[in-house]
Amino acid sequence: MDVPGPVSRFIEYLRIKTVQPTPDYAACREHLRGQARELGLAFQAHEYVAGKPVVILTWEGTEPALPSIILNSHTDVVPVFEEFWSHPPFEAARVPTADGSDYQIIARGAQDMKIVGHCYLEAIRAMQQRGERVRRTVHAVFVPDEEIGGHDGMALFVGSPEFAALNAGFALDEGMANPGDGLRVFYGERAPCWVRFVAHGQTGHGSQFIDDTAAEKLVPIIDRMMEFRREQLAAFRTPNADGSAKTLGDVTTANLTMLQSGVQHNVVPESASASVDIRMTPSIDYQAFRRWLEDLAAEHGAQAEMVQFWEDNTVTPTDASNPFWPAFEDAIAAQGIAIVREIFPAATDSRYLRRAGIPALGVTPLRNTPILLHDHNEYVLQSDVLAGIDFYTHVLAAVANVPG
Ligand SMILES: CSCC[C@H](NC(C)=O)C(=O)O
Ligand SMILES: [Zn+2]
Ligand SMILES: [Zn+2]
Repeated sequence: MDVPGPVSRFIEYLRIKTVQPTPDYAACREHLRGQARELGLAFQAHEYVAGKPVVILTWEGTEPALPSIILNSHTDVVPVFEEFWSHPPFEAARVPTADGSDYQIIARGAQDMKIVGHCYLEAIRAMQQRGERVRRTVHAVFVPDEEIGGHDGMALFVGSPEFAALNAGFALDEGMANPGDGLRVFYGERAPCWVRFVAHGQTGHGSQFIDDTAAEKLVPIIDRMMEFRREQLAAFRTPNADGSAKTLGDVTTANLTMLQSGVQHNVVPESASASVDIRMTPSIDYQAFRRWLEDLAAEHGAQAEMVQFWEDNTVTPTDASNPFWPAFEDAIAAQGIAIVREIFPAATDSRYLRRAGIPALGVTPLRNTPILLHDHNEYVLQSDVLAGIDFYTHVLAAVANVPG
């Protein structure tokens, strides 16, 4: 059977090896340039760090003075453990499902998040083919390096004159697949607090009772962090007042991810450190939490170094105070899809947009789908690609037609 055009273009995009730590951004930029040419969209590529292009494809609206719609996606993908894949992760194999009714498209980036960026462009294509226009100008923005924090990508782009020139009013970005039936819509995200507790102490022979060692200072800090983790886990397992289950976004998680110390088995180490990946739920006071960590360290004669600390807890309103929300919500409801509103558990580039004052929603139109981002054998169904294109035509017709 012939491969439908939108699917073969998706496969083409997936085959570009934009894999960290050495993404082929040049090939990706050229692929997008080709798409812009086919669709008659204006094309821009800006490098805020050499070799890391931010690419913008612009579909002008009938009322271009209105604040625009940003359709954001990142072009990079995370590394693979190729030996665990059933098919080469950058071949984007199209494999019939067991019952023969569909195809799996198996590739790194299939879910995270090339399907989203691709569907944006195909939705514009489908609308153009039907002769449709929208009021607001739509910018499909393709950014580098989201997977490593966005510091050389979205972080710099939002502060640039080119971003200001987009006159952005509302943005869509990535979400996550849902194994259940609803569409997960992320209106905020937890803030990363990557803290490294460092302790220094007396050294000496490992056979002695040495006073004031680095380990003695660090261990009670780790104990307290583990206790905090248990408290938050208990909160996570406690249903909300309305009986609904909590999601990760509702609590603060803490995981001990690195421990470093020691030079030799019989030498008491001079220093010891523990790195904790903490994700703060937006409802807590971030600065008070930071002080608590610093006080905890000081109480035990150690220091708390903030490797990353995101200080902004802006969430996007999901009520009529945000004029794009009712349009978005109605467009989803009209497709017979239920919305599940959530705080994203990890960090995406949406945090830069929200901090810059742009309301942003994180959506990946994959329902009844296993969550395979960053996993082996990441795939999407061909039917999900086609449905995703249709989904964005409805969403665009709504949000890009919100009157001024
Ligand atoms: C703080 S930069 C790291 C960004 C990364 N984002 C995702 C989506 O995995 C994370 O949350 O760990
Ligand atoms: Zn992603
Ligand atoms: Zn990712």
